[in-house]
Amino acid sequence: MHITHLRITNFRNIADADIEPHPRVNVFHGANGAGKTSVLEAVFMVSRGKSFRTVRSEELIGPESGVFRIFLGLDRDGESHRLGLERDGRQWKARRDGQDVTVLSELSRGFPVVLMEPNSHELVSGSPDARRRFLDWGVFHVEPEYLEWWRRYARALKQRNAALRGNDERLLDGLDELVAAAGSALSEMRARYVGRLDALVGDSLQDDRAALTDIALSYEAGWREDSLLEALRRTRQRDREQGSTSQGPHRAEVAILRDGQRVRTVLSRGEQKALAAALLLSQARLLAEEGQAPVILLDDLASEFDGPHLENVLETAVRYAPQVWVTGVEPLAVAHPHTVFHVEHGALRKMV
Ligand SMILES: Nc1ncnc2c1ncn2[C@@H]1O[C@H](COP(=O)(O)OP(=O)(O)OP(=O)(O)O)[C@@H](O)[C@H]1O
Repeated sequence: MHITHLRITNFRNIADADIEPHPRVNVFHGANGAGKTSVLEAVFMVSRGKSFRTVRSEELIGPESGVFRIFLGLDRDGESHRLGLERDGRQWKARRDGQDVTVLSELSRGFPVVLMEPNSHELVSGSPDARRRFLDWGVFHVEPEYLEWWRRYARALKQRNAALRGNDERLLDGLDELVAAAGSALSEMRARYVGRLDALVGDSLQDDRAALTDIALSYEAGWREDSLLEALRRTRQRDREQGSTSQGPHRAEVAILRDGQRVRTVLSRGEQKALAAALLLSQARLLAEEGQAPVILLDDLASEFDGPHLENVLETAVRYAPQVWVTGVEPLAVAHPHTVFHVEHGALRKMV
């Protein structure tokens, strides 16, 4: 799958850009503040339904009017598809092949995008929440039933949290069973996925730094007992005092281990970046193995990695993604068929 056409209207500092990207590699270069990241952000928005830079969507709207529009043409196995996303005042509108889409996850299915950007190291150093989001997104794309289980779990958890404020034990008995059934199903799929990522991560790292050898990933489900149901029953009284559920996949962690020790906060910033890159590239490879190879977006790669590491990330990305988009202040030398775009004050100009 690759993007054949991108049109951006009134998004950040991009008034109107209309490009036909190269099917393999696209290089965007230009001064700081030119709008390079905004191009990647626009593509990411259509795939994920949200920005990676802000949760305030009004920040995304350019100065021209109260609306931004992003249109993408896609080629999937020789078939053309059209995806569109716009924000008009407080309203989102999404369309796929001319049909309105009400749930943004419908845009994502079939259009996975993996992004690496200067804050990606937070995937390693940040809170477990960041790793759960990374995990959920990956499992969503490889397990067709995952989203439905995830929704069931979120609904049951909300109901249990509300019921903890009352005294209806029988209601809580029933909700414990619902939370446990959905939570266990989620966990199984997540654990399977982490097992597959673990097998790939060393290969994606290709890094000889001592701190990065023999890195292993392990899924910690978010409870200690044999079953989630047991854990929920055991902690009901404490949960009642705290007013929320303390056990379950919403408390899960993807532990990053070396010799059985947790390393995420021990690694240097550079090592965290390399490991985050390996996690993201492993995720791309896993998707490719499932016949859903993603588009990979690499923002400001040259400022993140030195020569050999930069080349390693780029080469691995090109291996697993049919199409790669990369930005930088200087045009990056790429040994694969590619197009270079110069970005200046929000305008995109094709160079070669
Ligand atoms: N809603 C908006 N309307 C107009 N301009 C905006 C809006 N939001 C951001 N900008 C401006 O758009 C410009 C593009 O920023 P962007 O981060 O895309 O640039 P960049 O080329 O990636 O820069 P850098 O190399 O510094 O990362 C910035 O000057 C920013 O101030």
